[in-house]
Amino acid sequence: MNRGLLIVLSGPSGVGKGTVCSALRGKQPELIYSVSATTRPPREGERDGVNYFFKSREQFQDMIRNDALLEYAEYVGNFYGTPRDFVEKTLDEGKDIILEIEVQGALKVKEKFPEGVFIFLLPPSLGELKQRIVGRGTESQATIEHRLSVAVEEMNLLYHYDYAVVNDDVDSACARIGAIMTAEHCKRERFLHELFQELNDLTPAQNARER
Ligand SMILES: Nc1ncnc2c1ncn2[C@@H]1O[C@H](COP(=O)(O)OP(=O)(O)OP(=O)(O)O)[C@@H](O)[C@H]1O
Ligand SMILES: Nc1nc2c(ncn2[C@@H]2O[C@H](COP(=O)(O)O)[C@@H](O)[C@H]2O)c(=O)[nH]1
Repeated sequence: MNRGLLIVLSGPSGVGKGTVCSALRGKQPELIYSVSATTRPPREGERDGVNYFFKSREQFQDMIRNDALLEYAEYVGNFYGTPRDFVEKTLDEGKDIILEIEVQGALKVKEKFPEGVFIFLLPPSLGELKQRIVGRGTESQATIEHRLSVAVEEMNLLYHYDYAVVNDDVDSACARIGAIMTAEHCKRERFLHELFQELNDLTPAQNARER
């Protein structure tokens, strides 16, 4: 059995990671979502264990001490982290898992899982990015400004990623991510590795005879 794909979807605040991720899961119900832990208080409608595991700072520090997080980062005054065991277990079961996380955390995942698929979601423009954060209406003016300034720094790290996908339209962005996943699955087909191994094992003389 092939190991599942570890897909990391990252990008600046408000670009639409959450929106695209949930649309993608709607189209690909077999895709597993990694629920993060955070010290951020829940927004209206958010549920513990569904959107996030909501933790106190002490509980989050315990998770760090117990090495329970694959990565974590402090982002605009709160901590966010990816529970490690769930990711490992899902990959071992041969299932694909998607992490929707900010850029510092994504780079830490890349150190541990260079074979992951790292996708950076881009806004069609900076003006549209601002519109989206403001339009969501979940943050104070100060937090919006902070998130926007971090967004510009985050976009400078785009070159660490395998793919850039523009979120101009949610369905189009999902289709592009779906195409990336299909291509990555094709590259990792076990039989291809076995075939390459067999070809490598043939000596030049054997190669000549086979021809
Ligand atoms: N393609 C799109 N066109 C127009 N609006 C969009 C598009 N994608 C997302 N949005 C809107 O932009 C806002 C921000 O989206 P979302 O919350 O998914 O962003 P995010 O990247 O997950 O943000 P954060 O990192 O802050 O959690 C939402 O109001 C969402 O409805
Ligand atoms: N490094 C990590 N970043 C994460 C994780 N889970 C979510 N996030 C990112 O944090 C910001 C803010 O999220 P919000 O829900 O407060 O708007 C956003 O970029 C998320 O993608 C995580 O486990 N690790």
